[in-house]
Amino acid sequence: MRRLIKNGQCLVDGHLQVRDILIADDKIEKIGEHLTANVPVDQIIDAQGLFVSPGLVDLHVHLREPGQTDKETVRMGSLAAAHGGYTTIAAMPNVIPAPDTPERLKNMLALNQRDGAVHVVQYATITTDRGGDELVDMAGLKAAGAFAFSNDGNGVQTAGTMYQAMKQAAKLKLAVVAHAEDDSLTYGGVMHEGDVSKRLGLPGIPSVSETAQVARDVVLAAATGVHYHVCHVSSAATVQVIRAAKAAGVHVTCEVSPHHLLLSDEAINRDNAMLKMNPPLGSEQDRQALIAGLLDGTIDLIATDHAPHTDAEKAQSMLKAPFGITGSETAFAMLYTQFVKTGVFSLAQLINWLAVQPAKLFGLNAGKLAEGKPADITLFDLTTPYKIKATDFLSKGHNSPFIGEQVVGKTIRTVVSGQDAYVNKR
Ligand SMILES: NC(=O)N[C@@H](CC(=O)O)C(=O)O
Ligand SMILES: [Zn+2]
Ligand SMILES: [Zn+2]
Repeated sequence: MRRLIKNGQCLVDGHLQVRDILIADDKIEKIGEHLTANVPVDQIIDAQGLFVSPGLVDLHVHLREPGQTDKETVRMGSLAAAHGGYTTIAAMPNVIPAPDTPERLKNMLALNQRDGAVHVVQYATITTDRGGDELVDMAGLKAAGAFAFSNDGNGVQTAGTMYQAMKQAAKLKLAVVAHAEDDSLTYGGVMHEGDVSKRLGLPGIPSVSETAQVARDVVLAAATGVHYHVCHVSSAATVQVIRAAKAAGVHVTCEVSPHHLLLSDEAINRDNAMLKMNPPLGSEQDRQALIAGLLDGTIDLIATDHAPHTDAEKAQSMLKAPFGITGSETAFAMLYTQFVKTGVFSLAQLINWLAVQPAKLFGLNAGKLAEGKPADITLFDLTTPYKIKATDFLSKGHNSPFIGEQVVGKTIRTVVSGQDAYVNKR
């Protein structure tokens, strides 16, 4: 099967240029100008006026299956990813049961393979059931196909446990991907501790709960040589710790989520669970530090932390509702609209953080449009405005604070291994 994506705008050395892309089965066969004349094809896809991007890569999603399929499933979560322009996603292990044994991991890989609309790679846990201090069989999990190790949803509370995990992961050459949160510093908070939490009378989470654990971990990472990746960095002080660690040569990388770039706690003007997530939205100064961190290379990439919950759960007060918001279907358009249209980021930078870097830093064969590479390609409309609507979401979760936003950057088509994973019916 040969398909030709014609007359799209591709990033070439950081600038948009008209290119044709010829797909043969699951690979990109050729990229060039005016490819039609000499090649027979089965289908021509008119990409005139559209941005043709490498399929986006999301290192942080929650698919909730097995165990919480009322919130999300592999099928719907991966379709949501395709709708957002993602062609590869990495699924977090806070499911029930958690992938903490080779057998459980293999079951999840089979499910991801069967139901995934995009490529789905799978994190294994660091400790049994993501709690306590009993390390998983890391070698066995690697052999079974683990992408990396993470206890996301919770921090690893004991330094000694993290140290042993890092030593083994270093030997296995897999990353330790950390949800950094010291439980002794969170005080049952539901939002960032600061002026806004005080004004609203809601219990606050001090940002030191994140920073202190990252500071501990970069020391352990330096000692073990592991690839240590920090999830959803949210505070200025954490950015500073990572900046210093990188300068000292520690193998540390990190991600920021779209919502921490787009919103601060100042957006919380009432008890609103749509703005409750972990880590919480920081101060405006934190938000500015995250943007600066991306721009100076301290922050390596953007990952959504797509965390669907049921409508009923998120209709509750911030005191009761679970932490987390969805992100797969809004990330590109929100970031493009808020940061590229306004000149804060270039389109090439945004694609670097959403596709190129996540693939490169984790050794995924993705994130790049080139001859011989997998045909994982997304077509975006960068000009027609549209409104983000919950009824357009393919995710089972509707818990997004971006519903109602007017944006540009609509996904028109998402191609995974040469096949359509999502097509917008314009
Ligand atoms: N981010 C969140 O607020 N929630 C995530 C867990 C996590 O990413 O830590 C979830 O699984 O719901
Ligand atoms: Zn987390
Ligand atoms: Zn998460």
